[in-house]
Amino acid sequence: MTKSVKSSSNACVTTFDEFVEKVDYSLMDTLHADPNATEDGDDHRARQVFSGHFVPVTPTPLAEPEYISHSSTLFNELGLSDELALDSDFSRLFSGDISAACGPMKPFGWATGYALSIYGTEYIQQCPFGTGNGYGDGRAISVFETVMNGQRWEMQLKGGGPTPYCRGGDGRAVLRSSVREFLVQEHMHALDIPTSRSLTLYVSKSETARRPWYSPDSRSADPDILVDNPVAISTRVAPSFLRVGQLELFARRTRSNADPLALEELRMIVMHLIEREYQNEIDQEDDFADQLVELAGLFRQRLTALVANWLRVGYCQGNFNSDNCAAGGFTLDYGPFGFCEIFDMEFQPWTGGGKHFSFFHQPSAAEANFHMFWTAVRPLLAEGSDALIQFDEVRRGFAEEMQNQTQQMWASKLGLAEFDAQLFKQLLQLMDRSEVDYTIFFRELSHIPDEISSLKKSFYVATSETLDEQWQSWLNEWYDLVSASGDVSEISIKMKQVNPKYTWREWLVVPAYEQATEGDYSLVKELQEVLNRPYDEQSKEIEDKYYRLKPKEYFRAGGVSHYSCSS
Ligand SMILES: Nc1ncnc2c1ncn2[C@@H]1O[C@H](COP(=O)(O)OP(=O)(O)OP(=O)(O)O)[C@@H](O)[C@H]1O
Ligand SMILES: [Mg+2]
Repeated sequence: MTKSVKSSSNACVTTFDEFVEKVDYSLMDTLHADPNATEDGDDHRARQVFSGHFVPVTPTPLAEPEYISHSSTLFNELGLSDELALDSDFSRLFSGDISAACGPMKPFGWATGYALSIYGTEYIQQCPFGTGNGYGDGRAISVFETVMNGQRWEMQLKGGGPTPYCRGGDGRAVLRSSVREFLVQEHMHALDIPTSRSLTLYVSKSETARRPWYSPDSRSADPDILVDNPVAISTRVAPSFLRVGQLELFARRTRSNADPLALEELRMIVMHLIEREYQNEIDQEDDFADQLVELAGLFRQRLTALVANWLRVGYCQGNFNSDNCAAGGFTLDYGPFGFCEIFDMEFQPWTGGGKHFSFFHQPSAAEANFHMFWTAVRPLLAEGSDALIQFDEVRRGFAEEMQNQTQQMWASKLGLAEFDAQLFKQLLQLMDRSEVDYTIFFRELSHIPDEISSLKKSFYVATSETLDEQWQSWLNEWYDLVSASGDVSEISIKMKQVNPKYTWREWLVVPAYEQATEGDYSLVKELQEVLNRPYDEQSKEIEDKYYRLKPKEYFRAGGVSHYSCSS
C-alpha cells in the first residue's frame, strides 16, 4: 500500500494532455445540477437557483493573461512537474479559458449555492432576491477534479468571472487580494495549519476592476478612493470547498418546505462531505445515523484544533461566517484576514468585522458556526433516536473541547507539559502592558532565556523598572517550570517547532502586490520562499528584513493595519 502511494508520487505529469487525462469527476456525477441550468454553461447573470447542488458555468478568461507564480510545493505533492505551470494550454485553463482543454474534460466548470449565517444568526438579505436563492460562489468556479497521489482534489478558480450567484458583481478578484490569498494559503500550510492550497496565479495585462481602497498615507477606517487594480485568477485546491453554509442552504429549504427535494439534497450533500473530507475516518458502510454522529465528533475535533492553531500563530480570519467555514475543518476564504503583530486580544483587521470575529473571540465564532452545522444536519436524524442523543451530546461538548485544545496549544507554545492558568494569565497581562510583538516574543522565549533582555526586542514600548521586575519574576517562575519538565535544549527545539520565526507582516506584503501591479513579481517570489519556511532560522539577510517590529508609520495605516472587505 505504502509502496504504491510512493511510486505514484514520483510519477510526474509533465504535459497538458497528461494532466487532462487525470480529470476524474465526482461532484458533477454524483450530485444534482440545477434543473434550470443552461446546457453550455453560459450562465453569467445573477438569477435565482431554486434547487440542485451546483450550476454548470464557464469561467470568463482573463484578457491577456500573464503567469505570475505557482506553488512548487503543491505541484510536487500532486506529482505535477514545474514546467507545466508555463505550458500555454495549462496557463490558458487556469487563467479562465476552459476551451484550452478538451477530451475527458467537460466544457464548463461549476459553482455552488450556499447560505449565510453571521455569528449564528441566519441572513438572507445578502441575496438580491430576498430569498437566499441567489447567494453562493459569485466569483469562484471549480474546473477540475482529480485523484492524485491517492487523494481527491478539486481545483477552483477564484475571480473566474460571474456566475448566477454573482449578485450583480463582476466575478473578478483584483491582483492585490489574489496575491495575498495565493501567498497566505501556502504559508498556512507551511505553518502546519489545515488550509485550502494555492496552485497558480495569473494576472491580466489589460483588464482592471475598480474597487474602493485607501489613498497613500490614509488613516481613515473606510476606503477613501476608488482604485483600478488589474484583475487576477488564483486557483485554489482542496479535497472539497464544502462550507457549513452549504449544508444550511438545504436545511433551510427543508424547514420552509421550499423544495420537495431539499431533504434528499441535504442527505446527498452530507454524504458527499463524508466521502470527500472524512473518508479515511468514517466507514461509509456503517449505518448513516452512526456516520452522522462520527461526522459531528470529527468536525468538532478538526474545527477546535484549527482555531487553536490560528491562535498559536496570531492569525485572525476576520470574517468567520458560516459561508467562510469549511465543513472539512480547514481554513478557507482569505479575505480580510490578518496576523497579529502587536499583541491585542481583540485584534481585527477588517473594519466591517466587529469584535465577535476578533483574534481571541475566534473560539466563540467557531462555536457559532458549529452550532449552524449541528442545526443543519439534525433533520437527518430520527427524533428520539439514540444517534440523535449522541449527536446533541457532541454539540454540547464543543466549548469543553475548544478549551482543551487551546490550553494544550498554550502549554506547547510555552514549552510546558501542562497548562498553568495562573502563569498564563499573568503573561497575557504583561504582554498587553509591554505591547509585545506576538511572533518575536514567542520565538525569543523559545530560546529559553533566564533573563529578560532578549525578550525586550519584542516590546513596542519602553518598560519601567517595575514592569521589568514583574517580567523577571514571571520569567523565573516559568523557567523553573520548564527546566523541571525535561531537557531544556530539547524543549527549546520543540518550542521552535510551534513558535514560528517568520509570519505574515502586512507592511512587508504590500510592496509585493504593489510591485506586481507594475509587472515585477520578484517580491512575490521572495515572500513565497520566506513564508514557506516559517520555522527555519533562514539567512541573516532574511532575518534583518523580515524578523522585525512593525515600523511606526504603518500603525493605523489604511490598507496595512486595517482594511475594508472589498477585494
Ligand atoms: N466581485 C465579485 N463578483 C461576484 N461575486 C462576488 C464578488 N466578490 C464577492 N462575491 C461573492 O460574495 C460573497 C461574499 O464574499 P466573500 O468576500 O466572503 O467571499 P470571497 O472571498 O469572494 O469568496 P470565498 O468565500 O469563495 O473565498 C461570496 O459568495 C462571493 O462569491
Ligand atoms: Mg467567502
